[in-house]
Amino acid sequence: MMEQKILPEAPVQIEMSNVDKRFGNNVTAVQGMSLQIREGEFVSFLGPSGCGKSTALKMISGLLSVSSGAISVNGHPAGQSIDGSDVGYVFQEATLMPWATVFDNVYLPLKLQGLSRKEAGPRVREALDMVGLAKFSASYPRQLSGGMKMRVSIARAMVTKPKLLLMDEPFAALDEMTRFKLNNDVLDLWKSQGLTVIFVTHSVFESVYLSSRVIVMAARPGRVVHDIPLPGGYPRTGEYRTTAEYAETCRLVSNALEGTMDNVDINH
Ligand SMILES: Nc1ncnc2c1ncn2[C@@H]1O[C@H](COP(=O)(O)OP(=O)(O)OP(=O)(O)O)[C@@H](O)[C@H]1O
Repeated sequence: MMEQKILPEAPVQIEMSNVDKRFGNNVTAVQGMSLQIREGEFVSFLGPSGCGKSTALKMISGLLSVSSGAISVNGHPAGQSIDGSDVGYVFQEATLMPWATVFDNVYLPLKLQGLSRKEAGPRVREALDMVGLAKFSASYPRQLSGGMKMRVSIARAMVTKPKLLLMDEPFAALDEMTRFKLNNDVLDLWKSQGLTVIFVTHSVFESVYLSSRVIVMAARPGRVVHDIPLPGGYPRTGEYRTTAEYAETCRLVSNALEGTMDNVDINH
């Protein structure tokens, strides 16, 4: 298998400059976040509940506006690309339409772009193929397992062929074996589609398995406290989970994360 390397000189795809997000209830969800992410990176946002991971991801996608500072994505201010199709977003829940087939759920973003079912057909089938669900096109969400629903959600995010895939704790609700399998599938997608991925997670183990770089965040106010490039090369398979390098990297990242919890009160 080919090794995937992220070249340090790859172009910057996402630039966050001194970004703050304040909500009306006097919560500073994100403070002073500055970050550059290059094409082809696999970056995890890791941190305790409430440290602003999801808020940061939503601002990068354009779902939320910044209170101050600036974010540029693929050369445009966040959320202002020409048709929005260059960013794919996967939520924690699969958020499928229960009354629609797998095909129609994946077709939705193309429908919103004005493509007919017939025109969209080959792209929907290609996206379902990518996640191994080609045979389930006519099924309904209620007929699928949790892992399969999440695959449909990933296919829906990939159907517009985005350059950037944003994933907000997508596998938190799944059992461990399913999560491991989907972790490998996401790595395969990342490599085969030449994606940049930002992956929000609570899990040190998941972030170290997947990422080329981990951004550790702390709460109150939400902010970046560590930016850790990871040593492990790719491809990573299940065996990587048993290596000394993986254990050592998990320890390093875990220590960085623990350092953010010093001031956490127990009311949280
Ligand atoms: N729409 C909102 N209105 C008001 N406060 C919000 C809103 N969204 C988030 N917050 C607050 O902003 C802070 C950061 O929230 P965010 O969801 O980004 O954290 P997180 O790190 O993703 O947490 P979790 O891991 O629990 O999802 C929290 O204190 C949260 O309560």
